[in-house]
Amino acid sequence: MWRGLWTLVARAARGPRRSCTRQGSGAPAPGSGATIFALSSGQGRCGIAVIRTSGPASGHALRSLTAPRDLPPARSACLRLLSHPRSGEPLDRALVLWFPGPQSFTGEDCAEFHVHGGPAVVSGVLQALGSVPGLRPAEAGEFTRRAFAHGKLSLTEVEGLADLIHAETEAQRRQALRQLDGELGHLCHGWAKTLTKALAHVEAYIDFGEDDNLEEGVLERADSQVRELELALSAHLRDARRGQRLRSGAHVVVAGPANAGKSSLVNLLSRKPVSIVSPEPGTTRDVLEIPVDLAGFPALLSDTAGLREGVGPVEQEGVRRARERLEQADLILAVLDASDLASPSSRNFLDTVVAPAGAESPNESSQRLLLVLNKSDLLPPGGPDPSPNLPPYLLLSCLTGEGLDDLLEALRKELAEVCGDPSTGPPLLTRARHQHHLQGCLDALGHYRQTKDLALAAEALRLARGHLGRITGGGSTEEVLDIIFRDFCVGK
Ligand SMILES: Nc1nc2c(ncn2[C@@H]2O[C@H](COP(=O)(O)OP(=O)(O)OP(=O)(O)O)[C@@H](O)[C@H]2O)c(=O)[nH]1
Ligand SMILES: [K+]
Ligand SMILES: [Mg+2]
Repeated sequence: MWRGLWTLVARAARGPRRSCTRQGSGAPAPGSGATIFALSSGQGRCGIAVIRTSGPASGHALRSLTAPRDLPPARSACLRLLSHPRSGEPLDRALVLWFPGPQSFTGEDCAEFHVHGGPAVVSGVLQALGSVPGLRPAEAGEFTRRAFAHGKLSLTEVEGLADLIHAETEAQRRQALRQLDGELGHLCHGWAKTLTKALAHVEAYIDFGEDDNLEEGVLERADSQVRELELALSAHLRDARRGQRLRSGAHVVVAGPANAGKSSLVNLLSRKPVSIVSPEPGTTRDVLEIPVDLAGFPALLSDTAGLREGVGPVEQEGVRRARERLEQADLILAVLDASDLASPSSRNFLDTVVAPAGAESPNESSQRLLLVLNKSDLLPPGGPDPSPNLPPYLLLSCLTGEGLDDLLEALRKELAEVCGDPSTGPPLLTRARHQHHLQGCLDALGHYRQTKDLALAAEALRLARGHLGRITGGGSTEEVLDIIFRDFCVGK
């Protein structure tokens, strides 16, 4: 409703029928004078709710609700009675904070009201703020957008903030915090600085090339700087898929012969009875997907039909889907019944799925696989039958839970490889946007190397630098900003 209302206001502000379609998110360019307000904590009954405002009328709003008191000292919490500016009706006894710009989250004058979290209090205070002249409800992401426009956050930091709000696993939180701290941005700034230096050398050569005063080897130095940068960018691009997996979850596919206990394992890992478990082989026929937190990493866990031949058409389709899903997996959890390793279905699975994955050298692109021998509770004390060509495995009993800790530890290691480890590795590229501009930069550097014309070479360097700048937000178009800020909720 607010969004719709504001679109009308924005359209009116732009003048009559400049466009019939909605332009961007409708959020006005900061500095347009409006003061915005919104509930910034979650919806619903809670102990304390935080309502905030940003814009030039924030001080006036704070005074209107706390009259006859003056503004509290900057950045310290004060207890105040809030009342409606028109009717004078008391609304709540609340902590209020005053953040005069530019030392505030958005860079503008901001006020915060920490009120009791009952729905009637919250709606009463919001209504009171709406009655103050110059105030209007905020659009989704508008606070953050103003912070970006006032140079308080770079675009990668904005993305980090969005990811932090949405982070569901530990690894996601760590990654988001690092990005919010500006690590990726600093890296890009460093690279852009290198390019500026190289560009200065090329331009100096263009201007003074014939001049004897120019020191020797200026162009060679620019070339080697570019070469080094190309290597660094390529290394980061090779890593690019990892950051995106960390944001959206790695694809972990549970596969194996019928009745090995695949669904039992999916239920155990997701701590929910999502899949039907039964002694009847062929119970699972479709691919079942569930998002889970696996050892601190986000994963999309897929249960699949048992791989076997000679079954009816429905199960056959299930087996086809299972194989298709296996091909897309970032990590395969291969499950076998430990007490049934010699059966034809087990042997076949080992030969056709497990062996090929193990045979490939473990490089970036090869599929990773963990072999789990389930139903260890059925084994005699000596363990599984010594089998000549059994690859490394983990023993597990879904029934007793024995071996689960070891499996989780192995999963953590594998997923840190698949997603990148946000506690140690280099800053990750978490969005396709980052990858796109890094590739654009690399392509431009390729042109630099190929051209013999110095003017074109300088232009290629400028283009490359432009791509790096756009990662952190320089010269971003409205459309790009709209897509990024759409991730936020109202009040952020
Ligand atoms: N003893 C023992 N039985 C298990 C264990 N894990 C699963 N089972 C049993 O094995 C049978 C098959 O389990 P499911 O989880 O349905 O196996 P599945 O691989 O999903 O089977 P399909 O979907 O039919 O391919 C069930 O009766 C489970 O209770 C285990 O660790 N120990
Ligand atoms: K079954
Ligand atoms: Mg099953």
